[in-house]
Amino acid sequence: MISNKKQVLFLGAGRMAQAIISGLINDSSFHIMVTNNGDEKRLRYVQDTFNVEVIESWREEMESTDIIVLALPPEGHDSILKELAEFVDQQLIITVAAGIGPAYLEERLPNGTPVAWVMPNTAAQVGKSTTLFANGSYMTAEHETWLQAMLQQVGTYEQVTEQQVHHLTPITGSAPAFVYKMAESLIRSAEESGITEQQAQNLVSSMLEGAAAMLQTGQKPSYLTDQVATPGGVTAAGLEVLDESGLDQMLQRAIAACHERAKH
Ligand SMILES: NC(=O)C1=CN([C@@H]2O[C@H](COP(=O)(O)OP(=O)(O)OC[C@H]3O[C@@H](n4cnc5c(N)ncnc54)[C@H](O)[C@@H]3O)[C@@H](O)[C@H]2O)C=CC1
Ligand SMILES: O=C(O)[C@@H]1CCC=N1
Repeated sequence: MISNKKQVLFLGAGRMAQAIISGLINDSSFHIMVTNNGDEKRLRYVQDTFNVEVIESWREEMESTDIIVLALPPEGHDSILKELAEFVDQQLIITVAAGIGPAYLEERLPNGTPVAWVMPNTAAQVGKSTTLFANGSYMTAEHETWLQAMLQQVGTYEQVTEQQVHHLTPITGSAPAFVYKMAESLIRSAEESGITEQQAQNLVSSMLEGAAAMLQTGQKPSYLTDQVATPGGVTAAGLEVLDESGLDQMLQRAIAACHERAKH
């Protein structure tokens, strides 16, 4: 029986592949296949967790594949694209790798291959990724429809330019880790009050949710900061320490370090 489902093949079965698959399985118009470079234990885990098809050799599946998602490290792209170039025949090639834009893909694939660069974050796991994407030159309206149907399953998404995905990767892709670092410190401090680790984590995540909701009203962060800091009050004392310690400069340096690492 011929299936009308779009056949999506993931090359790479790690954290990002799993985060995307966890959303994608909710759309029955996709059939999901997964493989990697030999980590069978992980493939079995993905198969058992998400009930997707694990395949041994992607080359044999190419003919029936509509969409390929490269969810492997940026360093692995060069060699995999070399191989893919021999087999690819109008499949939509998507990468989620930092620093690997449409220009990089198009340079290494046959002329006319539809490609897209997608930059999600791990909140895809809970359908809350803030995903940016940039299309290559050969995407048709149909490819656009497939891509957006996929992205819809993992959160919100926005099309930007290739250059903007480069620039914004540390902000939407990496910065969740910066926030988790801050959360870790706040949770540790909260636990010193005698509450449990779970209570502390609940308090901190609820506080972050409230702060995010305030930002979403459109009020400026500097205004919101002022609203919290009663003149001469306790928050002001804490903010002075953060300013003296150079929090702003530290974050800008962290972002610059991400950009540097993303260069290939
Ligand atoms: N973890 C994150 O928050 C985000 C990751 N990304 C991108 O996702 C990609 C994967 O990152 P993670 O999932 O975090 O890494 P990971 O280490 O968890 O997973 C990498 C996967 O790629 C597989 N792999 C490596 N070389 C391969 C090859 N030649 N052929 C097939 N499979 C191969 C590994 O076996 C593993 O399954 C990276 O390019 C990263 O830039 C993008 C946005 C966010
Ligand atoms: O750390 C990384 O390289 C990936 C890209 C953005 C988030 N995680």
